[in-house]
Amino acid sequence: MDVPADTDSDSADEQNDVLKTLLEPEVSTSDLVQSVFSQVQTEFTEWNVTHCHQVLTSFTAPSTWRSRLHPDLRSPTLASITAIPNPSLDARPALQGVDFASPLVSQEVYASDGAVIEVSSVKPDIIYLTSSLEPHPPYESCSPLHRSVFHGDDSDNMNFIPYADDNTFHRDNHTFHYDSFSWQDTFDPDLEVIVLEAVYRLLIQHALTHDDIEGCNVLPLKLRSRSGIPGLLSITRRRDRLHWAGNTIPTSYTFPPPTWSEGSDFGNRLKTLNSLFCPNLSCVEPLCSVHGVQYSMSRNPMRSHPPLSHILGEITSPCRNQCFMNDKIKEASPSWGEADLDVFRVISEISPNTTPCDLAQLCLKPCYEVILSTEARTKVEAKSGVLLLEVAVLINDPCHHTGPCNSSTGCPCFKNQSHCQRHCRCSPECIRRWKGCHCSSARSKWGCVTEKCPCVEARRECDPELCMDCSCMWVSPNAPDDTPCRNSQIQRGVQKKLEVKRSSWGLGTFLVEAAKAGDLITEYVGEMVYEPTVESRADLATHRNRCYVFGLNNTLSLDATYAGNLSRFIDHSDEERGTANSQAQVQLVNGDHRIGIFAIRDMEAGSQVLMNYGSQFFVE
Ligand SMILES: C[S@@+](CC[C@H](N)C(=O)[O-])C[C@H]1O[C@@H](n2cnc3c(N)ncnc32)[C@H](O)[C@@H]1O
Repeated sequence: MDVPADTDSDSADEQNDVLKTLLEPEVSTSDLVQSVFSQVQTEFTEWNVTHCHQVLTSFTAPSTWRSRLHPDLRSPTLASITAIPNPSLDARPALQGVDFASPLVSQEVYASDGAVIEVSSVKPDIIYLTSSLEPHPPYESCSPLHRSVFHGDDSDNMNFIPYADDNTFHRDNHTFHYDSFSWQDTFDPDLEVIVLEAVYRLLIQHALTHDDIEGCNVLPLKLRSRSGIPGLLSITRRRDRLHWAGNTIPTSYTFPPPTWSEGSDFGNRLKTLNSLFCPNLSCVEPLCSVHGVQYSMSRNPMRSHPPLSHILGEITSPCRNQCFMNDKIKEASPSWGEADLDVFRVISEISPNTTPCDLAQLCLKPCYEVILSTEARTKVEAKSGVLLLEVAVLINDPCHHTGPCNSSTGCPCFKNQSHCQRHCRCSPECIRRWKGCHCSSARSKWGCVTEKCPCVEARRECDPELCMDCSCMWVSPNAPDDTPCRNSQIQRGVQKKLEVKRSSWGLGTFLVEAAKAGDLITEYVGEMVYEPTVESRADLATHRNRCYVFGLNNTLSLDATYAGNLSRFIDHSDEERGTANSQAQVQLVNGDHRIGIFAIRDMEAGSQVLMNYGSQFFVE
């Protein structure tokens, strides 16, 4: 009979398993992760050496590249043409001896195995070009921009040595601005492939969880995203996978989003999401490159928890969600889970002014429970004595604090002696806020033109949210005769058509259409960079004898060398050289400093735009 025999073998197997487990040393999760990672690393390195060798060899064999062509192109009629150099009567020495009177082009026809099966020659018609096509002088490439972008500082890594073949460039001095070469410590894309394969094997073959893998801190890359830095698993959803020999990840496999046992994932996800949107309230664009890290919410050190009494003072009537203001407040502590507490902590950290009534809605909890948690939190914080960091106030840094904008609250606008901005977080009634103007286009031809307009006087463009009488935002289609406010040209983007042509100093900017005195010709845009970057880039500017930097203040400049618009080609002129017909004006436009180039007299179409660079430009 089979049954007892099977039972015997089953129990024998079980015994063997138990024995095996007892004899095998227990492998810790860290050791397992380390060994799988090392194994994949070895496999990848072996594959990589062979693969690179194959690719390099393929460059040397004429038949190999042909086999990579589309099958339709692998016909025996494929030809290679060897052209005899175009002669020039100024006969460069290297070409002497070539019979330029009867040049020939030889044509070889290959079989699919690479053998030459036919050689013929053709006598081409030659058109001699004289000096009409002179090479354009070398220029640096420049990405087109329509708004200035915040760049901050260049990396401390040098991508390559500029002008390496030009002995007149002082490259030793230039390298002092950098710490290392890019290849020395930039990220390695192979590492992503290796870690990903290791993670897959650990998840599928060894049944580990994301927490197990991340928790032992062995892998050189993090799986989970942290406050704005994407983790490996989110990166892999955005890039193609490499097909390599050791890969076991099926093409159709998608890595599941990591599920983390700890409760703070909500905070991390919110911070990551937060960092995608510009916190400048006049902007709020996703992935904004204009305001950059200047306004990063996650590092705003001004945020603090206001006293509970202050928040409660703002509540005038009870909410409908078992409000703490009703007498029925239960004294028992709320029994909240870790996830509930996480949501509560994160929301009250991000928005410390939120009232318990609003928090209750966001946390999906009764209001009276929220106030008990708030009181508990306030007590803990009072004990730990949280310190506020002091930071240097950046240009236009919006204020964000509780209480009035004065010395008692350390308001940065008060310290700066500036008005509170549109995107400051103080109340709309704050007395420091700019109030706009009341100029009416009906009263004068252009409305806000002279310094009688407080906005013009303060070098601010009119603000469509404050200046209600001057049509500064747009001209209504229902009232097309409305004259748009003259002091809002930059924000409305009413620029002149321009072209770039040769000028006396390289290239220059020319008007395609006429401009009237006071018209905005264009906006000077570029990368906003800090002083160390201006200095490191200055060596290159000096060497090429072209500089595109516009100083904004002691710390920040606008550089149009690598990103800009046609305004970067505007040349300099002053009374001695000819007359400048335009001038640059820094204006505060809805909270941002922007540089408009305005016509200072009427200009005809075709005229070159010239402005005075100022007394320091050529001195430095
Ligand atoms: C902002 S760029 C102007 C565009 C520049 N012409 C070009 O080809 O890129 C400034 C540079 O132009 C040159 N430049 C402009 N106006 C000049 C002038 N009046 N005299 C001498 N050089 C001038 C200088 O080399 C200066 O560094």
